[in-house]
Amino acid sequence: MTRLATYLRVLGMLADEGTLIVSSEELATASGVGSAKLRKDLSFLGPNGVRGVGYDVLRLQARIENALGLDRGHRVVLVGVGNLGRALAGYAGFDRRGFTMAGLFDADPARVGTRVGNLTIRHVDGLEAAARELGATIGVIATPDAAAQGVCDLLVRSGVRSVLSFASAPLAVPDHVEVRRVDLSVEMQVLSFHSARNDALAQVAGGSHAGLTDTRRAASGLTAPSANGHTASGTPSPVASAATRNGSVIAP
Ligand SMILES: NC(=O)c1ccc[n+]([C@@H]2O[C@H](COP(=O)([O-])OP(=O)(O)OC[C@H]3O[C@@H](n4cnc5c(N)ncnc54)[C@H](O)[C@@H]3O)[C@@H](O)[C@H]2O)c1
Repeated sequence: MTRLATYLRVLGMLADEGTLIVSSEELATASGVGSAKLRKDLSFLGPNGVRGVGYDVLRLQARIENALGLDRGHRVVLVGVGNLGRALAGYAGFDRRGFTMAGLFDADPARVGTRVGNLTIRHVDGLEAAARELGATIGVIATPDAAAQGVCDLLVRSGVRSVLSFASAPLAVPDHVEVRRVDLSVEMQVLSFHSARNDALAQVAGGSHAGLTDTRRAASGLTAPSANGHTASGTPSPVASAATRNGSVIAP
């Protein structure tokens, strides 16, 4: 699913540029995966491309949106409109990808009644009723840890079945509710690990610059990784993992 979301992002950029047809190699390279894996992923969506021609950008975009349930559109309520919440609430990109920011909630009387974009922040006391009324399908939690479980309970009681939390505290939810936690520090730790590993590999390779060049090329998405993750010389390739290149930001 994460890879499908990545393909969708790339297809969106291609569509914006007016590209009508894309080859599996081009799409795979721009998405940071091997073309065989991309073709296999897309084969699960049914027949898509035309051999020797490529994929119709708009049609594939619609197929993936349908598979990810994005064609139905989602209404999002966000709770905790502080530093992070305000940035998320003001981001126009969600709308373009089918997520409408429908309601903002906070507990701080100084914030309640103020506006972010075209939405007025409401008091969290009204969250349960308002989320139901707004037809919210996704709840985003950007409160301090201590408040996260209480906010999550309110969202669940309002009928929200998908919760995205930026708080680091684990959340208890009923089985029918899906929770994803985002932790950017985990991503930075993964980057740190790969950076240390690539330095070590460069040293093993005798301090040659080849490894660094490969790393930069891989990071820029210009080269798909080899099938076995090794360089032509047989040493492990100093490229980031697929999860890193694909921009996973989900905490375990
Ligand atoms: N996961 C990440 O990568 C990441 C990155 C940055 C911040 N965070 C986390 O995101 C959260 C928000 O960070 P921030 O810097 O925006 O904090 P902040 O203090 O600026 O904002 C928190 C907001 O939550 C509100 N709030 C507190 N209790 C509430 C409640 N019960 N109901 C509704 N609103 C309530 C506060 O009034 C405030 O407006 C924190 O938990 C922080 O640790 C996570």
